[in-house]
Amino acid sequence: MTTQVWADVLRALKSGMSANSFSSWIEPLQLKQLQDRVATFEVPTGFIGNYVDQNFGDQIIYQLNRHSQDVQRLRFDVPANQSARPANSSTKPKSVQAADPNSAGAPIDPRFTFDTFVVGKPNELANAAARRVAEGGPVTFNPLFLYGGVGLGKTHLMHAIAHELQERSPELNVLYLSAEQFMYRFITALRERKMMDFKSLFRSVDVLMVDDVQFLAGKDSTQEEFFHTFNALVDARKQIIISADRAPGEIKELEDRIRSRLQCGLVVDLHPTDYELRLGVLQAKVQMQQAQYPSLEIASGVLEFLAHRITSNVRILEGALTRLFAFASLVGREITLELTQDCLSDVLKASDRKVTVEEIQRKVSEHYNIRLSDMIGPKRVRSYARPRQIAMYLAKQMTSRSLPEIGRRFGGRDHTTVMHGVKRVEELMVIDSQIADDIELLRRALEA
Ligand SMILES: Nc1ncnc2c1ncn2[C@@H]1O[C@H](COP(=O)(O)OP(=O)(O)OP(=O)(O)O)[C@@H](O)[C@H]1O
Repeated sequence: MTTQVWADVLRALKSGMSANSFSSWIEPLQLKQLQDRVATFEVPTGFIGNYVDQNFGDQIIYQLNRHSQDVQRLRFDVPANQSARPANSSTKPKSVQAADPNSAGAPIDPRFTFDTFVVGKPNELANAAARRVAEGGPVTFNPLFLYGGVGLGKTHLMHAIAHELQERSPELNVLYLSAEQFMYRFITALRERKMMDFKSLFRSVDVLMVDDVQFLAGKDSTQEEFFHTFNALVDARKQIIISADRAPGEIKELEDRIRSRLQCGLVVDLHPTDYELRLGVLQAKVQMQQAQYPSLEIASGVLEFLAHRITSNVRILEGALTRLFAFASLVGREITLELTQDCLSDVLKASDRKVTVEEIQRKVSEHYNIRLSDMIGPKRVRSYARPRQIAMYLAKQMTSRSLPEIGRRFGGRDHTTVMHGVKRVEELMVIDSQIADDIELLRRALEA
């Protein structure tokens, strides 16, 4: 396999996992050989090998096969002299590079500052809380718990806090790492009988930031250690900042005492982006891209189009723009709407919001205040039949399901029943403005 193919596989893997997972687990892998359908990697420790195999093995095999490499199994070898390597060996994941708290965590991305963070309604509270913590001074809320969906800027804000704190008070020990790295360090300390070092390292920080804390779910002993670290720091009035993809109360398999600890500071969420924020982000990122490609012109309307169409998250939006600029510079053309649609057709397609029949049934039954079971069930009274027909109509309009498939989801009804329902709603919409309004309302709610 060529280096190029492996680089492509790495790129594909990177796009499917968090940046932290990629840098902690995938980057340390060195592909050594591909033989008899077995891909052999060299890894710094057996632990990394096992962990990668269990957690990312399927993804790696899948991507290798997608890139035309016939691989069925992975093997992880630790070089014979590796176990004697010092802890700051450069092939180890970033999280274990040194014992000094300032360099013990993951690196801080220089691009993630408050200056480059675009603020809008969905993230203004999170931004304000992060800025407050970054000012330093007496700890007012502990921990600051930031949560929100993938790619909405949690890591960006944490890094921005770290930058700001380091600028204002360079003497502070600020430690940023992912929950996964915390676990990795903890297990390594246990195995190497260095728990005292571990404890003293984590208790010597002034500000501890742990990203993606939902990763601790179900990891009992790591949770236990995290709890002790947390308490020791709070008692010493040190600031803790945590991020997760959901609210503390929604993280399953987390001990209650940890959950309640996480909730006792300030919990703020980053809401999904709205159109204005997406447009703002795009405008800011265009300026950065134009610094790299000064001769590239972007036609008016393109950014608005992207902000409308790519609603998933900022990371995807950012990636789309980078790709657009790279493509336009390659073909030496202005970025027009047409070129955008051409170059980003896959992203645009993937971003089309997919509504399911079940979501439609739920929304419609809520709207008409009937039980879901009555919507699907056999009763034919008008108060159930009409919402049922409306749900069928929306399912036909908003999903790619066929009439028989829709019928099956409505309690095993025949496709002719669905067809009749859809027709009836079409007729009613013309003569009954209330029904037309209801449908428009439901459609918008489902698209949101
Ligand atoms: N409001 C924003 N302004 C500018 N850039 C942003 C904003 N929100 C997110 N980004 C950018 O989007 C990308 C993804 O953000 P980030 O890694 O912080 O997301 P996250 O919420 O931590 O996601 P994950 O759950 O995957 O870790 C980063 O490049 C970040 O700079």
